[in-house]
Amino acid sequence: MAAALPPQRTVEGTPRLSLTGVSKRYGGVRAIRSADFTLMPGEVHAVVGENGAGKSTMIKIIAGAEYADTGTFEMDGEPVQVRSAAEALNMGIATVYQEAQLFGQLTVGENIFLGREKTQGARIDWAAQKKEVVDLLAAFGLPESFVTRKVEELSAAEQQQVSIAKALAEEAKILILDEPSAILTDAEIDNLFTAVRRLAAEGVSIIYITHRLDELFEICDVVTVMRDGETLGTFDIEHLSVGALADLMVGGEFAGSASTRDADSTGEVKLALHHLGSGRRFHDVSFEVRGGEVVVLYGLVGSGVAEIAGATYGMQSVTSGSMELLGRRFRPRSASEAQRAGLAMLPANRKKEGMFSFQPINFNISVGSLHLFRSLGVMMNRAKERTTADNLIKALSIKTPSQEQKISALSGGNAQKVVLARQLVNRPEVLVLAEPSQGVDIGAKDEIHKLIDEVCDEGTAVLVATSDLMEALRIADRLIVIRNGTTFTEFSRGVSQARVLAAASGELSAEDQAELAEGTHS
Ligand SMILES: Nc1ncnc2c1ncn2[C@@H]1O[C@H](COP(=O)(O)OP(=O)(O)OP(=O)(O)O)[C@@H](O)[C@H]1O
Repeated sequence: MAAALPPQRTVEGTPRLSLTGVSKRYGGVRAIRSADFTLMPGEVHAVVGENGAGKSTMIKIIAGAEYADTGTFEMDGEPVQVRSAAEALNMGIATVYQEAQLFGQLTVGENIFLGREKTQGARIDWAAQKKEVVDLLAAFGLPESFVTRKVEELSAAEQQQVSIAKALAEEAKILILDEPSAILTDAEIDNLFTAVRRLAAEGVSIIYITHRLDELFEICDVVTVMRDGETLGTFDIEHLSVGALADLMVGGEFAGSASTRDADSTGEVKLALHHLGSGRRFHDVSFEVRGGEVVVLYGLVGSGVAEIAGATYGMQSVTSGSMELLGRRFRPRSASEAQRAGLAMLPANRKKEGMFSFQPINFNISVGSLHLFRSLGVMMNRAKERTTADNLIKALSIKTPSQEQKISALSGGNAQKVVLARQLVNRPEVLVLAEPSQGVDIGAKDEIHKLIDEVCDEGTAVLVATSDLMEALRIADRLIVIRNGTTFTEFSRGVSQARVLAAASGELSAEDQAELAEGTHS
């Protein structure tokens, strides 16, 4: 049943930005059709929609990275045309994409002032620059020493914070944040929100794209919902709830599912880590994953979670300890070596490690398990490949006109679902997933969680590294908290959010301390 629309928000005064009747085609695909969007000064404005709804396309048009086929564009009441990203920046429109657009070889300070260095006479005024950068970084809780650190040495989360600091230094009037929280954990999200609130109070308008619907209620004033390339409307956040917003996005009633799987802790051990270490990244990490269980590693950014998962699929070097896969010694030096030994994976950096961008979807799904499709010697069984691809496209609701579509033409979330689909073709013995639902919409996230339950029910041992606490709580049979590069504590299904968060930031609740002392910790 179609959800009734809540009242549209009303505007008073001149909008900072207004788009009317904007459309954009990519060949036969109508990415946006007749979209309207009004942004007021000093507001935090969310844009939400399912994967492929047209959010990125609209944002690229505003940021000058794409040119609209039709529509008008006004800034502060004046008609304008934005023909390039540089033009947008000159007009005060700054964009922080998910992948930081910084120069890795330069320091944080140099990146922030690149192209508009502060000078005193003919010289760069390093002291004045440094002071400004230190103040900006402090707003994110980052230390002064960052000013002289090379950007390539920072984590993805820290690089993103530097990108926002750079936008602040450029005195942006409009700041576009494209899924800023996707790579952040809760403590860093708090810092992000503080910075966003400060900017909004200074009159900067913020466009905030996210799939984490719950966070909108903390940080946004209004939300524009997109569906199938159209803007459904802009609503005051106070008239909505997460459920109502999800219904608006999907155009019906969204029913999330809770896990009904019984944890099976009696299966055989399929993956074991013994005192594993990797230089200063992590040390003394020991745990086992049995067939039929989902073990989740959760920790704040910098805790070592991503690196530990990376070591299991050969993307992170191991300097001490050992691993066993299916009872055999296991020390992969590359992802392909890990795969040959029987481990399927969804790596964290999917753009670099996971996709064959210029190949069609069906190739990207079948490439991991070509042997399944070889019916006669080296011949591919195309019919089987097509059926498998069709089934997975349906199961994961991948939005695409056909399975021949190149993966580079899909929206970010849909491309990610293709990479996941590849791992599920050949029910693996051990599956390692890094941030499995990052960037996908709420419906697809639910599908992905159900698929994890399913593969697990069939006896697969699943290891998940995630920074999304709700995801961790939803899927984990055992939840291992990683802190300062090592296992801090472990919880079983049903643990509260507060206990896990406290553990991740280095505290144990009185209840947990008592249980640990008695050796009954669960
Ligand atoms: N370069 C391109 N070539 C062909 N089609 C494209 C291209 N870029 C986007 N599209 C299509 O336009 C539609 C809208 O994509 P867009 O990336 O704007 O969605 P989105 O709402 O940002 O999705 P997500 O949440 O997955 O990032 C999708 O169907 C997508 O496949």
